[in-house]
Amino acid sequence: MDVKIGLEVHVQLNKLKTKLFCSCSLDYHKDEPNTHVCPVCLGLPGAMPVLNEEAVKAAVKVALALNAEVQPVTIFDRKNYFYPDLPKGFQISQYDMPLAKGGYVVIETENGEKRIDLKRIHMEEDPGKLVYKGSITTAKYSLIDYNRSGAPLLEIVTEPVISSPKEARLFLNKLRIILEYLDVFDSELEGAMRVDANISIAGGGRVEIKNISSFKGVEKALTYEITRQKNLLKRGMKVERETRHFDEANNITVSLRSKEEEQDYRYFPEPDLVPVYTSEFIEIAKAELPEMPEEKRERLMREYGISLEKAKILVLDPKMADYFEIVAKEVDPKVAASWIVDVFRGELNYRSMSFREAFNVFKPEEFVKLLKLFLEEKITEKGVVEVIRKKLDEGGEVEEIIEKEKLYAIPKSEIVRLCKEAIEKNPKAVEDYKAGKKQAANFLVGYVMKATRGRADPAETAKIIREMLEKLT
Ligand SMILES: Nc1ncnc2c1ncn2[C@@H]1O[C@H](COP(=O)(O)OP(=O)(O)OP(=O)(O)O)[C@@H](O)[C@H]1O
Ligand SMILES: [Mg+2]
Ligand SMILES: [Mg+2]
Repeated sequence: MDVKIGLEVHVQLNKLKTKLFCSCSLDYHKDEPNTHVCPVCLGLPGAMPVLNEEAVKAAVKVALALNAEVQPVTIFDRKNYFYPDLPKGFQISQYDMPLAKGGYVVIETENGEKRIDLKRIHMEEDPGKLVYKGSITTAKYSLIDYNRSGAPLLEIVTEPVISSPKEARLFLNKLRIILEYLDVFDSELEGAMRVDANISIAGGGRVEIKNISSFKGVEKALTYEITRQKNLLKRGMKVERETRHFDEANNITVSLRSKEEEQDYRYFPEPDLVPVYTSEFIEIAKAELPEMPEEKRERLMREYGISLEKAKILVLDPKMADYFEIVAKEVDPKVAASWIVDVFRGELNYRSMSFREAFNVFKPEEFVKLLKLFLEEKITEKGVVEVIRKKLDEGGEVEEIIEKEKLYAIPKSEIVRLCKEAIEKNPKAVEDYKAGKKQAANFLVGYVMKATRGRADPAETAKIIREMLEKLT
């Protein structure tokens, strides 16, 4: 059955200093509720909004990075509705003259690349936050925190071209990466991205699941909806257009209200703000636009000769790519890429650490030192992994850890000597080998490993042993 999904993604431009229409600080996440408020963001009568131009600049950057057409003139409208998180009784948003139209994001699905088209991108103010003791459906009352009220939001609206919950998640992941590249957004802050997910099946009514705060949540809510709607259709019932809520704890969606129609909002232009002419903002934003993931991917491959596969992973996180570039300037880039992508990334992940933190806990300069020791064969592959783990868990300097944990590789001459010793002391194993029992060589490798307490490179040792044995036969 034909599944259509369209997302409305609310992105908080949370790296800005102040709110969208007043000078209250956006740095409220660690503070008490209702401490970052003023007459403007509390919607007191007579208070006048003043547009934060930094927010426009950031919004234009996002629009450009998403390949959208920034409109020459954009205006703010009042979207009227009553809800306790909105003390003015209207939200300053945009309606028929949004900041940007069109645009797209390319995602990578199992069946290759897919382009997710965007409808529009507009600016609006965030409402306050309702806090429920327990859950939205069972709480006896709700609390309101207006610290968030008036925070600059972007609403990025896709066309209904997403065809599965998984695709929705891939889209959101890609969008998050792009936003982080632009440095206007920190995805780790509470409420950074909230999604309304719209879904219809086989031409049925559009169901909108409001305000989902995690990507996993979006995927789960949509999966649940597909099952629910298909069951209705099977029973010959109609799917009504409505707004639903995703209950994270129980992984189900529940009906909130029948969907309001556009006319219910009585949109009209905000009389307290003037139209915004965007040409200057576009110029500034273009000059400040950083290298985006696809460009970076191409450049890393060109400049460092690394594979597409590695480059694709490196650009998933601009901090990881930065880390790589510092290391790759000092050691063989291919070696750097494979250690950073295949090992270091996994070890960080396992400890829920990001590359941003890696810059503090395991400086790229130290990583260079470690890889140089590896390339000089002073430490084995196993030793490198050991150093990474110790350093992430307990800290310390690379060389200190190697000394302390006795991770210095045994010199080749020493291994050769021990291999000879293994052969001399184990005539039985040698006989077995000569008689065709090739696995007897493993016993001799084991001898060397034991003698070096595991510090010899097993593959290298096995090679030497086999060569020696072949000469004897
Ligand atoms: N038949 C459909 N099935 C699934 N999604 C749809 C369908 N038609 C439209 N959509 C999606 O629904 C979303 C509509 O968002 P939009 O912001 O334009 O309007 P809205 O939801 O009515 O308004 P509001 O911002 O007040 O929630 C878009 O992402 C669009 O792609
Ligand atoms: Mg919308
Ligand atoms: Mg909507």
